[in-house]
Amino acid sequence: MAVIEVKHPLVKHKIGLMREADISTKKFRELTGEIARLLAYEATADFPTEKVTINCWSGPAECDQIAGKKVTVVPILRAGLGMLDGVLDILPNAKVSVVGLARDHETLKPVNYFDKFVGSLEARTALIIDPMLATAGSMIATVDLLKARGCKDVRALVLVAAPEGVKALQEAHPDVRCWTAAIDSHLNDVGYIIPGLGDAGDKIFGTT
Ligand SMILES: O=P(O)(O)OC[C@H]1O[C@H](OP(=O)(O)OP(=O)(O)O)[C@H](O)[C@@H]1O
Ligand SMILES: O=c1cc[nH]c(=O)[nH]1
Ligand SMILES: [Mg+2]
Repeated sequence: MAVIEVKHPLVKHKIGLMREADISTKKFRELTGEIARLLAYEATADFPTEKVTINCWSGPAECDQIAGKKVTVVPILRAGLGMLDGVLDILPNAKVSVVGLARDHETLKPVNYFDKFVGSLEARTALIIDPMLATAGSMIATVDLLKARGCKDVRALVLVAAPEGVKALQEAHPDVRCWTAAIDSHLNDVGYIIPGLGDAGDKIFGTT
């Protein structure tokens, strides 16, 4: 299954709180960060470890350490920035690549206005972050950019996914795994997820 709905009670509780219509910018941001952290925890569960000897207070001890995994976190501007601090909390050595995409309100197609990638993408796991997977146009375009630069291990974290976006991402990139806090009902006729969160970028940045 390329899109994995995380069923952990903490994730379910927090995504429910985010749906409150009158939620403040502060609360929306806080919950975005908290869920991002939990999704990153799930998405890194298969990272390989190796035994290393640590000089412990009681003498040498065999400990598990992440084995040479290089990561780039890839926020999709703007809304993906809201998840960045949460992910970096648990992956503090990750490098950050940035992709700027905005959906054209008429066509719903993503327009690329910025990108800046770190080096050695062929050796890195990419963790794309964006709160919303609606049509999946923005996510598919970002995966295309990463793969074109040699990235072979691409993963994604989103807060809410629409079934239409799940299907489109699976068809375009069946090798990409995407962790989501919820798979919602459908897209409305202007491409918003129902019930969804509304406009995640506006809620994180306080714009209207
Ligand atoms: O799956 P899609 O149909 O591509 O839609 C999802 C995209 O739309 C939103 O960004 P938006 O274009 O509103 O930009 P913003 O983050 O600057 O608000 C959201 O953050 C995703 O990037
Ligand atoms: O529901 C949606 C769809 C796209 N972008 C959002 O911010 N929300
Ligand atoms: Mg927006």
